[in-house]
Amino acid sequence: MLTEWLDHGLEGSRPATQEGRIPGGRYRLLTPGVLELLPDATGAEARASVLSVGIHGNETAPIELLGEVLARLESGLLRLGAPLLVMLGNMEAIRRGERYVDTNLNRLFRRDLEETGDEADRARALMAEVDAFYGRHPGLPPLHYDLHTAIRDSRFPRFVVEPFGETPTPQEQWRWMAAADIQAVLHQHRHSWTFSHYSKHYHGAASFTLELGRALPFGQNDLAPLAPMGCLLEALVEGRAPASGEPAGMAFFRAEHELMRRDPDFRLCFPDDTPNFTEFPPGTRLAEDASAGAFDVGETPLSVVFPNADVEIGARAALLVVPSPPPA
Ligand SMILES: O=C(O)CCC(=O)N[C@@H](CCC(=O)O)C(=O)O
Ligand SMILES: [Zn+2]
Repeated sequence: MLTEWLDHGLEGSRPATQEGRIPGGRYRLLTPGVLELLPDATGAEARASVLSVGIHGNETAPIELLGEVLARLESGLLRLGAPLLVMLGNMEAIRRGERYVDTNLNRLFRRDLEETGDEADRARALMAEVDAFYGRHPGLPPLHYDLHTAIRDSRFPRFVVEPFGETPTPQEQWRWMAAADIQAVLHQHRHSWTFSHYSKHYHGAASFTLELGRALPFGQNDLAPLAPMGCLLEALVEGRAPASGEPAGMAFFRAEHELMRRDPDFRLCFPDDTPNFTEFPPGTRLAEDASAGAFDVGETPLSVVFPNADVEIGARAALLVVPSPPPA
């Protein structure tokens, strides 16, 4: 049934059964593409975990990875030991194999959202489900992993974005990420209104955007490098302590500047296939924008992450980052 839920979500059809039993607990379909799993008993290390995939429709590896974890649960190889909210993000974009339909869903997660349209409606529905889920499980630490893949190659193929926020990230998260073979951590320097930011900002959740390799169509993903991440997800499902690794093995960065596209006449001054975390020396011209002018690297070298000249006007065209010390 759980894996059928994924198929139904992707097909846009409603499954015949909306709730039922799974090993260690039960499931119920809350709204299209959103499933709650409720354990009979919570494990000693249980978190109230939100696992979201497909916020961008062309990012398929996380959908396949989560599908495998749910299949292992359903077949009895895993036993549910923690409440989980499993969410398919932009279902129409997933069906089309596109990043988004009208606008980037992952910029719409704010309670004062005024935008209209399908993506804004989906953001409101997902926010409401997250609010209700954390409200139903107040005794457990809230956690949210929003799983993505990146458009470009990366010097660090698997990395996480730590959203900006008041709540410090629990140290254990760095140990879990290291064991899950995450290679780099990027700390955001300001509010970003992404889905992971939503759970941290409004609920104090331990929350990340996880970039798990490069975006490819369904069936073309190599899930082998994601096996350690699969183990972390399985520990969350079972409510037990995930494996612990050495955070010093990861590279830490903080965002220094967001390069925004202000004008239709905008270009990035480096090749399209430049990998994430490529560093540019002082004086390098990075962008030219007919309204905002040129952007040159100042005295400190800057590395570029998520470069995309093709974003909507007013949207982020790249994050510019610098190395930072590991969190104390
Ligand atoms: O590879 C890219 O250019 C985009 C990959 C992606 O979708 N990244 C997320 C990051 C969200 C965050 O900053 O936490 C996004 O742009 O929404
Ligand atoms: Zn994405």
